[in-house]
Amino acid sequence: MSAPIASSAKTAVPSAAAGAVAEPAKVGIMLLNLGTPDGTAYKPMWRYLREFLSDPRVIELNKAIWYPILYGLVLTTRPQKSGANYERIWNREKNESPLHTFTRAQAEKLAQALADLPNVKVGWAMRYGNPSTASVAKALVEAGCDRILTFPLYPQYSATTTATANDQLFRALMKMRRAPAIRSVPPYYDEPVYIDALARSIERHLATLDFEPEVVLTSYHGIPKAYSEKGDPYFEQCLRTTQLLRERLGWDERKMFATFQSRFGAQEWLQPYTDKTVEKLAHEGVKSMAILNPGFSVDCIETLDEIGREVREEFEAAGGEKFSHIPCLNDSEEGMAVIEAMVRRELGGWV
Ligand SMILES: C=CC1=C(C)c2cc3[nH]c(cc4nc(cc5[nH]c(cc1n2)c(C)c5CCC(=O)O)C(CCC(=O)O)=C4C)c(C)c3C=C
Ligand SMILES: [Fe+2]
Ligand SMILES: [Fe+2]
Repeated sequence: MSAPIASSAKTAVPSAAAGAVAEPAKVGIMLLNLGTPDGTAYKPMWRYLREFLSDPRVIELNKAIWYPILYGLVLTTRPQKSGANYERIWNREKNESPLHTFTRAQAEKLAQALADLPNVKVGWAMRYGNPSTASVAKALVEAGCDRILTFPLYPQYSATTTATANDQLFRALMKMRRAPAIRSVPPYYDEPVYIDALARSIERHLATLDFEPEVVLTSYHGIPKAYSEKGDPYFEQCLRTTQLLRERLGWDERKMFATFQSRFGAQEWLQPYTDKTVEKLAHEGVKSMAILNPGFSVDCIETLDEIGREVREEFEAAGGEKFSHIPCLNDSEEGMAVIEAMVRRELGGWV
């Protein structure tokens, strides 16, 4: 795997050996995404799911209760089932998941876009799996970065995603004698540049279809309802994104509304559920629909397979006829405009 760091400066950067930095100090940018398995076979799937589902930010149950379920039930069955799903969307050319491919592409394009800023280096890392957050933080520090701007790639804040990404970086810094200064890009669920990028990507996609969808759903990854009730602002931020997007497009609440997908476990998750809503709409006579996933910065198993295949099949089985999945912003021009705008704003005073 090539080093997940790109320099916006044209010159090679010597390492800061033994802390003696003769070069001007550098700023590192770390794009942080969720993570993904290294392969679709049982072992890499098991490793990935174990790391993910052992995170107390994700599963808040007491370990004495959760671990027997995790090791005895979840990790004995889910690796095969999820591995088969990943197999369907796997990037065979690069032998990696789409989330990996798109996150790297975002980092490479960001480095190019920041070519006017000397001494800025762009890295990309995963909360779970590879490239690990610790390895990329270390590489940036060794390349002379004494300041790091982290960018958790989640427009809407959740403790289960944004907070745990930053936790993982600070965990890595705990092992450094000379740790860099840290800033973190805040959630951007209501930023005009993001809403505008979503609107333009929808318009661009709809123009390619041979039908005008009666309904365009915004489907977000869910979280347990209890997390929301305890103060996680994710639900409200998702609803606000959808409201702003609807207003920007001039649509009403029947044409576009928010739903929540990817339930895990038995407890209640945020509602309305995407699958149940799609089925209900089809039963009510809706024949054509499109779904986008504004909460995912890149396409992944949850968007490509769960929405693009499972939910599509459910819609069709319930009587729907025309269905389209609108791609995530990914490394598109619109998507990169959002990332670049947020980064430039948050670098203020540092470059
Ligand atoms: C975009 C925001 C996300 C939130 C919020 C989130 C919460 C959350 N997720 C799980 C369990 C799983 N999620 C899985 C995949 C997955 N989740 C997100 C994003 C959010 N998760 C992404 C981008 C992905 C895809 C990764 C990829 O490689 O493509 C999975 C693994 C896949 C599977 O086995 O189904 C699990 C498990 C929980 C429990 C949770 C909140 C508590
Ligand atoms: Fe998830
Ligand atoms: Fe899923």
